[in-house]
Amino acid sequence: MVPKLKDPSLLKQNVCYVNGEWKPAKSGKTFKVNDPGTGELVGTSPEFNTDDTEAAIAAAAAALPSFRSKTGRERARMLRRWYDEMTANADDIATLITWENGKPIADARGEAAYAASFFEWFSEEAPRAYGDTIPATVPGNRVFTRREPVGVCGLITPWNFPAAMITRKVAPALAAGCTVVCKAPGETPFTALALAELAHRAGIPAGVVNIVTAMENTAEIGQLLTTSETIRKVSFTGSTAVGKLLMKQSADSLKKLSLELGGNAPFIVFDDADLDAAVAGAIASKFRSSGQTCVCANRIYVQSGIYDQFVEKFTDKVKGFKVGNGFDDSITHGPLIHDRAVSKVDQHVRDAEKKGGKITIGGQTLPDLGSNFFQPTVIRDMTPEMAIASEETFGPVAGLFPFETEDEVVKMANQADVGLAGYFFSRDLERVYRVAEALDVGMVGVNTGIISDPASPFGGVKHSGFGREGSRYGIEEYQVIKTITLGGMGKSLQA
Ligand SMILES: NC(=O)c1ccc[n+]([C@@H]2O[C@H](COP(=O)([O-])OP(=O)(O)OC[C@H]3O[C@@H](n4cnc5c(N)ncnc54)[C@H](O)[C@@H]3O)[C@@H](O)[C@H]2O)c1
Ligand SMILES: O=CCCC(=O)O
Repeated sequence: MVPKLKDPSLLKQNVCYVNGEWKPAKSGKTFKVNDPGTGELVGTSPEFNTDDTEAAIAAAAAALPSFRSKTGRERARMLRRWYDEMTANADDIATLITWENGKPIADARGEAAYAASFFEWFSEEAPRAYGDTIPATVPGNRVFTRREPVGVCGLITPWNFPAAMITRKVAPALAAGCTVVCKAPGETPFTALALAELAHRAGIPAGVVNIVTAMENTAEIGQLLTTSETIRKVSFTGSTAVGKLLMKQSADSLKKLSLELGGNAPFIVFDDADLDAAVAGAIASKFRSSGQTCVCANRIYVQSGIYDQFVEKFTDKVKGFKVGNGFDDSITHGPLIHDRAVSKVDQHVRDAEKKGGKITIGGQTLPDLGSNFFQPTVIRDMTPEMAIASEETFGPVAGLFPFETEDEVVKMANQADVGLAGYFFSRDLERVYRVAEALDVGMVGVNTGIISDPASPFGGVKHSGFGREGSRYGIEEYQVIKTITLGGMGKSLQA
């Protein structure tokens, strides 16, 4: 099935966006992008190599002096125009997201709005890059600071939010006055390239935003972005393993880094919770994008007094899901991104089953729908020895672990080497403070399963990385503080 775009010129095949122009790979090589729902070809995109990417870096470097010297207000207006373009073309952006990522079209519409919201948010932050006036210790000195753009940035993003993971990086970078080279994910390049077309229409100057694509050459482009002396900052969203590699590669050029890496979110339901709200929150957190978000609940801990009731209500909700092609309006959940994702999910389910977990619903692939589908699955009687207890599944499997006490569950929650999001449901105010403060994660959702908001700082601790995106802190990742000390000041006025 070939979905229709209202504006077909948003589908850019075989060209990347470099220095304000559409360019093929110099080698002429392309790679195929397939619809994860049907397996059919969506299109082909350029296989950029280091040579092609060097040209994008050079364009970003050439554009930097003039772009950084614009006022914050001027950059704000550009971001606002990009926001307006995205809003006007939101249906097409959503279509591209569903086509290449597979998520249900309603979710894709949600993502298009979420992605655009970062342009709106950072258009409002751009004019407010305040420095400080600092009372000096040295007599006669006057000290103040400026927030300056860090320089050319290399951005590397994943396929699970083909639009939002890009805008959450590009918007603060531009607001700060940086120029960027963004390596779009090989699985979902077309949404990224459509965003570039909208940047062009919004009048973002040539060279400020460059979008390159690659599949096979991904690692060599990563190596270039992290070792180039022209690039002063790298921001990456993806797995912890790749984040660590990029950090090692960045060491020699001492880059500023932001790493938004994997999660393994605990979701705790205490006996005193509003049970129906907790079930709804866990469903929303666990099954968003079929479990393929870094903040999805991965380990659901339920206190013993309400465990059986929770399992029953939770399983009942999952019974209401309908899995299928993302363009079918009646479905609630789409495919996984590729067959490797399906086999990881399958391994986690089989491992839990072998170690005594009981499947209350699902548990199997859905070959009749295609090779990338897995049934939304619930497993009860989970134990800490099972793989799901320590590894992110990144798929539609809810493992329900029973627990007895607050101390015990907080210890289990904090045992993970990662710490991105954590959630819990409770109506006891003292416990709310105690547990929120005790969880070793970057973000805590209390009595809610959804925490994503352009106004909220997004990021992790431990092996989930560092840096914060969105919020008033997001722009700081793309700024450096310059201190200016004026000597010989403060002489008194002559009479
Ligand atoms: N913390 C967050 O905000 C966040 C958001 C989304 C996904 N994630 C994490 O990402 C993972 C899922 O995505 P994935 O499996 O595709 O991750 P991944 O790390 O394999 O890939 C992510 C991106 O990095 C690129 N990449 C891979 N190897 C690279 C290399 N050597 N050099 C440069 N780029 C490289 C990929 O092409 C892709 O675009 C999960 O662990 C998930 O938790 C984290
Ligand atoms: O998967 C990572 C990002 C998810 C989000 O921003 O809510």
